[in-house]
Amino acid sequence: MDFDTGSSDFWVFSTLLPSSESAGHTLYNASASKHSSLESGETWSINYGDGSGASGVIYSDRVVLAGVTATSQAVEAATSVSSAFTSDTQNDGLVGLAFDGLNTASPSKVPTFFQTVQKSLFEPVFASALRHNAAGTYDFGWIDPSKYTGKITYTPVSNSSGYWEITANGYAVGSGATVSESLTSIVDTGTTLIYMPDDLLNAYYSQVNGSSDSSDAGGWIFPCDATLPDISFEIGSKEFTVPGSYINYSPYTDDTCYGGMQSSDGFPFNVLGDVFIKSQYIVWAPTVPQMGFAAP
Ligand SMILES: CC[C@H](C)[C@H](NC(=O)[C@H](C)NC(=O)[C@@H](CCSC)NC[C@@H](N)Cc1ccccc1)C(=O)O
Repeated sequence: MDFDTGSSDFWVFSTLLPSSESAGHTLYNASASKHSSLESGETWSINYGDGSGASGVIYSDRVVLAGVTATSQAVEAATSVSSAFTSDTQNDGLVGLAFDGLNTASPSKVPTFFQTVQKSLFEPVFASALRHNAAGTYDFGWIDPSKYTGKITYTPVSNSSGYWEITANGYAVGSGATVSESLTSIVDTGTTLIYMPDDLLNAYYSQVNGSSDSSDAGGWIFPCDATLPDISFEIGSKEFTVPGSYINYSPYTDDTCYGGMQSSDGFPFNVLGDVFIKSQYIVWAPTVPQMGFAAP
């Protein structure tokens, strides 16, 4: 399952899909499930920023995730998924971890898995410890002191749009001075890269010899052996740094590589995706709402 703080639908591939769309996936079969019952009249249909999407019907069922049991959880069963989901055989559904506003169930919204279980948890929080080039973890219901160093710095979250939205007050490239700029950003575990305004990107990639904003590649590329500066975001009164190595995202040709930070031009907000999230231990506290950051 793809744990996604950028959306609020808990949906799964199901036996209701045509086999052309479900090939290669593990399927939820409501009729074979002991505790399932159809939420008659309820449907869902979601679109994502990358143009992908899915839709279907809704059952309530007993769900166990990460050792946490939801005795009656709204399970959004897909009857249609876009080709990007069909071909991503690593995922058999999404666990939306954002707020009510983004849930697409109709005529009545349904709670996310976390909303269903949060009152039963030791603490109504979850934490992400994603890692660069290594497996990561999510903690549900507690903060794991073994996963971070120093103290956790909290910053307020604006959830009126349904996202985990924070405002960074500036950025610094490498060891350079902090540039003051209000960067309204969503923190989204379901988005791979960082998406920031063009002025920040120009300030960053101008420090990378041989970099260019390539229309062929659809973004900034650079020689794979380039030295990439760190990028720091000022959140609250603290700087949170993404190591430059994280910005070397993937090979584009045999000697150029594609950047892990690209343009948010045309997006309704900036996005702090996994490239940023992997540099921190993050505590997600929806009942406040606030987010906490600490060095892993
Ligand atoms: C602005 C993006 C669309 C159009 C907007 N939808 C959203 O914001 C949805 C809830 N969230 C998303 O599309 C994005 C956040 C906005 S990015 C511009 N996060 C979730 C996404 N990464 C999930 C995903 C995971 C793996 C593969 C694909 C997609 C809408 O419905 O209005």
